[in-house]
Amino acid sequence: MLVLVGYASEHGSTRGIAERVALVLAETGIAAEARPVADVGDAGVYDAFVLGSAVHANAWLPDASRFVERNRALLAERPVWLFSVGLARVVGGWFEAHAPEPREVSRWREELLPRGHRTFAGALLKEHLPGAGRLAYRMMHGRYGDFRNWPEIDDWAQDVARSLPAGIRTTGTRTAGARTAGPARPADHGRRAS
Ligand SMILES: Cc1cc2nc3c(=O)[nH]c(=O)nc-3n(C[C@H](O)[C@H](O)[C@H](O)COP(=O)(O)O)c2cc1C
Repeated sequence: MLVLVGYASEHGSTRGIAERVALVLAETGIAAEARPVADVGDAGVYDAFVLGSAVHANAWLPDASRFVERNRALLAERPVWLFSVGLARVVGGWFEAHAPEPREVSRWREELLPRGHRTFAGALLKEHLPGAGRLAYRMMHGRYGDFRNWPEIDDWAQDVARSLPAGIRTTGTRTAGARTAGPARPADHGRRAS
């Protein structure tokens, strides 16, 4: 029994969250594997899915959207959780109010009936944005830094672990520990909010 924590990440912050979720699942005795969705061949080998993506222009990255669309029939039959990683919560104001959820997530909520969807605050460095993007971000009073909230991520992962059907749990951590490479606790990934 195996859980995929699949992700699409352009600059690494979503990858860090996925690895942390997989680590928390492993700590509770669940075999979990954090992998870029673009590297997943046969999704049918997984019994449950935690899928996440960085948000760009209020949408999931194409790799992640493609994975969901390609495996839609399978995902509709198995337990699925979704997470999005963006900065709307950090920017706040108009931006947060008008971009509450990536577009496709709203659709998948109805089609796949995921057990949950959580938006986590991510990370952004100035060099990640093109010139025009920096200007727009400054006008929104956006801040640069790493805003990932590890206790919130851990709590959510523990909720997922508790909600997984009993058959997906392994006994002990034998398989899970070997499969999962994730950030150790406490993980702050070295960058500070600015
Ligand atoms: C070009 C670009 C566009 C972005 N657009 C959005 C957006 O529409 N909404 C949002 O909440 N965050 C947006 N962000 C912030 C990213 O989602 C955030 O930095 C995230 O942590 C990036 O994940 P990654 O490090 O895994 O690539 C954008 C970032 C970039 C670089």
